[in-house]
Amino acid sequence: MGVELRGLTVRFGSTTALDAVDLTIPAGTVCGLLGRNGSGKTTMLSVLAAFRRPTAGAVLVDGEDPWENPRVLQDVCLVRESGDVLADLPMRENLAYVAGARPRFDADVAGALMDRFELDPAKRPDRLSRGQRSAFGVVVGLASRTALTLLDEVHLGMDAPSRYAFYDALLEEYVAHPRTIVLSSHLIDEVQRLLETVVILHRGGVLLTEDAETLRGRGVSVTGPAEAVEEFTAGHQVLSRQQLGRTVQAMIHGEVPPEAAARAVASGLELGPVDLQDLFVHLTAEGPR
Ligand SMILES: Nc1ncnc2c1ncn2[C@@H]1O[C@H](COP(=O)(O)OP(=O)(O)OP(=O)(O)O)[C@@H](O)[C@H]1O
Repeated sequence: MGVELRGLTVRFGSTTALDAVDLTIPAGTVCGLLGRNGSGKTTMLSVLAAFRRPTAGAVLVDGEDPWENPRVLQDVCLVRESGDVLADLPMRENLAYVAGARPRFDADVAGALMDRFELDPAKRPDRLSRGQRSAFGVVVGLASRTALTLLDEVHLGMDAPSRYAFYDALLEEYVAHPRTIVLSSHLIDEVQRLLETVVILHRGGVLLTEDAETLRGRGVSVTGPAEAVEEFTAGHQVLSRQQLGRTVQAMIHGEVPPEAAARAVASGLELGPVDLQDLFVHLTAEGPR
């Protein structure tokens, strides 16, 4: 299921959370929805899942308005960090409920993920730790196998090993059963390897939408002896710089002509793609709202 937003506006009283947003998310992609606090990510995902009606504009999921649309909504799953499950029912019953609502739900996948995250199906979500509740949200989101899966900061409470298990599970599931997955996250360093397309929201608008490879091509990382790196980066906009002993790694914004890149490599410097997090900080840096 692809997504198309045309002039999407959502207001909360005097606050405009989304301001005339036009956006296309193609079907069958893992899309990273990035943005600073309050940029409108949760609002956008809530509208896509028909949890909320827009103030103005059009939302099309698989070509149709999702609002009160059973055909579309049975194949759309939004999981938020809060879990979106029945907190006072054992997880086993929660999964049975989800299975009844989601035609593509896969009980074997759910069972395997429950084991992977060491979740006891007899336990109720309101008796779990924060990270375990997040992990259960991941189980519901991935095992539902919906054509549009919206994961809103779902991994925020999970510890590092659980988050990496989540990333692996997401990729395995996506490869086995391609679908459209929109993942909102502040952990850009960690999730960047999963993303095929990136949407950056900023102050209620789309700052950019690009495929991840093109975005990484908007800058270069250069690593090597301090003096050589300083010489190479002179005249470029440096996004970040880290030094370990005499070795420096710097991220620069902008393209490097092929001849300059070849000279740098010949002189012993290592060039690579820019770090998405540094680029994000640079593109959205205007101070707090
Ligand atoms: N129910 C609400 N009532 C009033 N204002 C709201 C409501 N929900 C969101 N907002 C406002 O809308 C804007 C966008 O909020 P939203 O939750 O979509 O941002 P976000 O990008 O998900 O942020 P974060 O990264 O902090 O979770 C913010 O200014 C927020 O204060």
